[in-house]
Amino acid sequence: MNWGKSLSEFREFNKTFQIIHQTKTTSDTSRLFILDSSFNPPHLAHYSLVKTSIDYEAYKNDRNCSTVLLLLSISNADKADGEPASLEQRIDMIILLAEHITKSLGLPAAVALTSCPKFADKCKAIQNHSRELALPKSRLTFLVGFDTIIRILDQKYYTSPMSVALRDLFQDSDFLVLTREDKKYSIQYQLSYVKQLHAGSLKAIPNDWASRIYMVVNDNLLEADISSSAVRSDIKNGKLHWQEKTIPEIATYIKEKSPYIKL
Ligand SMILES: Nc1ncnc2c1ncn2[C@@H]1O[C@H](COP(=O)(O)OP(=O)(O)OP(=O)(O)O)[C@@H](O)[C@H]1O
Ligand SMILES: NC(=O)c1ccc[n+]([C@@H]2O[C@H](COP(=O)(O)O)[C@@H](O)[C@H]2O)c1
Repeated sequence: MNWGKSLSEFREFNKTFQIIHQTKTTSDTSRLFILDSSFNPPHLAHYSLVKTSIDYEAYKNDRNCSTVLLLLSISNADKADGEPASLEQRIDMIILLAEHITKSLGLPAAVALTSCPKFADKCKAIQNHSRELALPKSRLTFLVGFDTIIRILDQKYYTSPMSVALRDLFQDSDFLVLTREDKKYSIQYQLSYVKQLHAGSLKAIPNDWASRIYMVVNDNLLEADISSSAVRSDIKNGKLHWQEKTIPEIATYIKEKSPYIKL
């Protein structure tokens, strides 16, 4: 499908959120699992965030009424987005991930665009479109890696105090956080950060926010170490093992369309 027209309309009308694909429609969602990313490309750790969340104890009662939302963020809070693949190709790949999620995990999956870089605004934008997602009774769960939760909870992104800037976000949603290999933060640091969070020792973060942040350690070292930039770099450098870092449908797409050029 040619996504150029949808993307130019999205930009021209200054939209903040738009659903562009649903694997199957649903009339009753009690929990929406949201994975926000630039999906450049989607990879196994993205899939793992979804799988971890639906198996997670706190969400078990919602298992049969959950929907996954794959949210393509077309602007980023930290970086300009000049790198391939094109947004059109990324949408193709996200749809392959959505179909894979529905096939393997049985949940409906929707794909949407957002122009909001920050999670507080993404949350509002989604709620404003709750009818299209059959959301009236649902709660929102954002699926993020450790590097993302730590930035959501960083005052530098906000002009008002965090207690104000993030109040609605934490009132309406919770967070499933997966550890990841990170040059800056050791797994030990990630665990101790969340421990301090739950003990109430991080001053700027109220206890009821902390109680909405669930952390899962990813024991799968291959997944914990994956990033989209590493996949792109492996492809450019001719390292074949990039194929093990994404789902087979996306590996086939990348081989056929060469969005990252050297194969
Ligand atoms: N290996 C991973 N383990 C846990 N979470 C991850 C992993 N890779 C990505 N995520 C999380 O998935 C979400 C979307 O990730 P994003 O696509 O920005 O990450 P990325 O793979 O690091 O991309 P890039 O390398 O292009 O910066 C973020 O919340 C990020 O923390
Ligand atoms: N304070 C925030 O809400 C905040 C901070 C940093 C990144 N983000 C967002 O997190 C997502 C992932 O960002 P990266 O691709 O930089 O890991 C993007 O949508 C980005 O805009 C949000």
